[in-house]
Amino acid sequence: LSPPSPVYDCIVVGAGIQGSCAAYHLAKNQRKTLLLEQFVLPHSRGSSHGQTRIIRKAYKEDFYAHMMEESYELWAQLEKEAGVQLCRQTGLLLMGPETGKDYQLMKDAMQRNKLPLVILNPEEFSQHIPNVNLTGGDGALVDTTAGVLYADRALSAVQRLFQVLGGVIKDGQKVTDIKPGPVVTVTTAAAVYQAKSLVITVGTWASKVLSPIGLNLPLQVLKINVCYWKEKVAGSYSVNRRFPCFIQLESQEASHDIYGLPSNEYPGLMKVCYHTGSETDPDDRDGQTDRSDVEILKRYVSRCFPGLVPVPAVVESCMYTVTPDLHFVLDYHPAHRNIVIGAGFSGHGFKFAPVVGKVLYELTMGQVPSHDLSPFRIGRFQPHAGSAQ
Ligand SMILES: Cc1cc2nc3c(=O)[nH]c(=O)nc-3n(C[C@H](O)[C@H](O)[C@H](O)COP(=O)(O)OP(=O)(O)OC[C@H]3O[C@@H](n4cnc5c(N)ncnc54)[C@H](O)[C@@H]3O)c2cc1C
Ligand SMILES: O=C(O)[C@@H]1CCCCN1
Repeated sequence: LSPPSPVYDCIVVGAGIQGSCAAYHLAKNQRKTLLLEQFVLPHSRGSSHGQTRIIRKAYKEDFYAHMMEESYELWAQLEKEAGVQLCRQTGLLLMGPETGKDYQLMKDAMQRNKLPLVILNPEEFSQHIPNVNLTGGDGALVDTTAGVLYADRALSAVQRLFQVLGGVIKDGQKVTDIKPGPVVTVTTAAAVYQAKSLVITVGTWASKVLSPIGLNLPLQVLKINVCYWKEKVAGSYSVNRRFPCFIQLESQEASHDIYGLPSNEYPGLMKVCYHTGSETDPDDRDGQTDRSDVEILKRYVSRCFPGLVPVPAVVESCMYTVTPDLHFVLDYHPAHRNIVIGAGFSGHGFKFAPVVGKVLYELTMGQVPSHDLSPFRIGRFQPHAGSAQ
């Protein structure tokens, strides 16, 4: 007979970047924590895989800019603890119609929050960034604090630190049943576990995990085609030359943003993607074969990035979990205060993970969270449900 499993202080379900960071904060605060993951780690079937993500403070909402102040500090601390470089400063080039709403809101917010930014007029732009064509009527500014986050490296570093702090990871164990109660019971094919509190950070699987425990959130799962484009002259858009990340707002070609990161993980290939995709079931991601976004990107790349071959050389897959307002879900389960949810990161959550992990930890402890979580409440979708504060 195997010995009974201990009652953990907390079980975290889902070992993507959000769950791993929550588990790290729990272990750092002496909580006996189990992190459960359905796949064998590392894997590329969710939202946290791949080499790179953008980190930036440029946001039109002040609450994100404020969270990023702390997030930068926590990333630096993680770098120190893990002894690996996780961020590389390149700057973020923001382009968009000068009179457009989004460009103005972003610029205003950066000025209001006194973030270091450089505004480039068209002459300065072609002088400093000769291999990008700025669209007539577009403004351009650079968030100089921004850069590249090494995503895969960050995920494994956080998981390693969690284990060093005494945390337990069990991968290849899909959670198939959750029984709420003062002690929560969690079942996988391999075992039954118990904990005083539960954190659910299951990415695109959120609806599948939450609806059996009575919570239906308006989440949409999108498959993103992650496209890499060959440099005509190798290295011309390279991170080594400090070519910046970029976001293009309201381009002629697209109804959603287009964004890119300098060539880095595949030398000679720059990542340029469309900030939306087609709806999919996370368990059948590869069954979604729509490539209409790639056609949009081809037209944009050929017009604005003349130094790239306008046909993607590599296409990989990733998924977004999108909320109606594109803001995250960070809250208690409305009926069970010892179940805490982190979901709906809407394609921009990686850079916040250390802060998200911290506030999810604070919620499990019943502490007042160190950031205002009102934009992230479940009650915004369900006006009569309870909420975090
Ligand atoms: C193409 C792309 C580009 C992006 N660019 C940026 C960017 O530039 N900057 C930025 O900040 N963010 C960016 N993001 C967003 C960011 O990557 C995500 O917000 C973040 O990775 C979400 O992490 P997560 O932990 O919520 O989800 P996931 O990484 O998917 O983790 C959830 C985990 O839960 C596991 N799981 C699910 N169900 C179960 C179950 N029943 N039992 C056990 N385990 C389960 C899954 O297998 C998975 O490992 C991008 C995302 C994509 C796809
Ligand atoms: O989170 C980010 O910074 C990027 C912006 C562009 C779209 C993908 N996510």
